[in-house]
Amino acid sequence: MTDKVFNKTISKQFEFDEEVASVFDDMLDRSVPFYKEMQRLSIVFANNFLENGSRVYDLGCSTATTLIELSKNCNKDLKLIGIDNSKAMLERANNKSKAFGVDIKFICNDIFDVDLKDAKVIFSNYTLQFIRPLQREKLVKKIYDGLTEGGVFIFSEKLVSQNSILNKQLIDEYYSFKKAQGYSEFEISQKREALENVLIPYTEDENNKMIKDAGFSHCEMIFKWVNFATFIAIK
Ligand SMILES: Nc1ncnc2c1ncn2[C@@H]1O[C@H](C[S@+](CC[C@H]([NH3+])C(=O)[O-])CC(=O)[O-])[C@@H](O)[C@H]1O
Ligand SMILES: O=C(O)C(=O)Cc1ccccc1
Repeated sequence: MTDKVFNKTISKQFEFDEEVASVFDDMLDRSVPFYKEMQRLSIVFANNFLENGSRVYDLGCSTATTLIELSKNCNKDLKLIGIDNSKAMLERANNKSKAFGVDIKFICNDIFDVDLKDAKVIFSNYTLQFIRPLQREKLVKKIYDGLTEGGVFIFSEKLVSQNSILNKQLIDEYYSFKKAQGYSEFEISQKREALENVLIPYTEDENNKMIKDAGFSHCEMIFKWVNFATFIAIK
């Protein structure tokens, strides 16, 4: 279904509710530059670390696209766990995984309240940005603790630049991308307002510091387009 959520006047903050969930795959495809390529790379790099029996979590799995794609592109026997606190998202995730014949355990809860253990790979694409600073640092420590030695955390984030001139130019280029994807100026500005104080991006340096402070031995950026980036961190 086509995303028309911000085509009408909206006064509330952005939420992953029933309306957003019903158009979410289209929203992500048209709002996250190179979403499919970022996802393909996440899966390629995850595969380098996975073995038969490995446990994989996706934190903020939304409609389970990543775990379903991983399962289609991996011939190992994996334990897949998808976590999201939006019931509406997990309903779609359940239907999609059944339709694709992929066995995924879904947990509808806040990431903070779920036990993460013995994971070879933890994904969290475009989800940390919705977790309040300080809490975010605590969550990354929890992710580190949930990984096995040599396990990896693969995550994607919208970034902010320390340079205010360049930051404005990055945002302008992103809005040009959204326009080219068919979103109107009105939809773009409505969504920007709704995301204010909800999506809080870090700089590249802040992300690297957060990862290092949690104890990870190495962090590498594997993809970047303007202000959108994907990282892999090794425990
Ligand atoms: N505290 C939380 N606990 C659990 N879930 C949460 C929390 N906060 C937000 N979420 C969930 O995180 C997801 C973020 S979307 C991820 C896309 C996906 N990774 C993808 O690659 O397709 C990214 C985006 O919309 O920009 C939503 O489904 C929220 O319900
Ligand atoms: O659409 C935007 O303006 C974004 O910043 C990316 C995004 C994509 C999907 C949900 C929330 C934010």
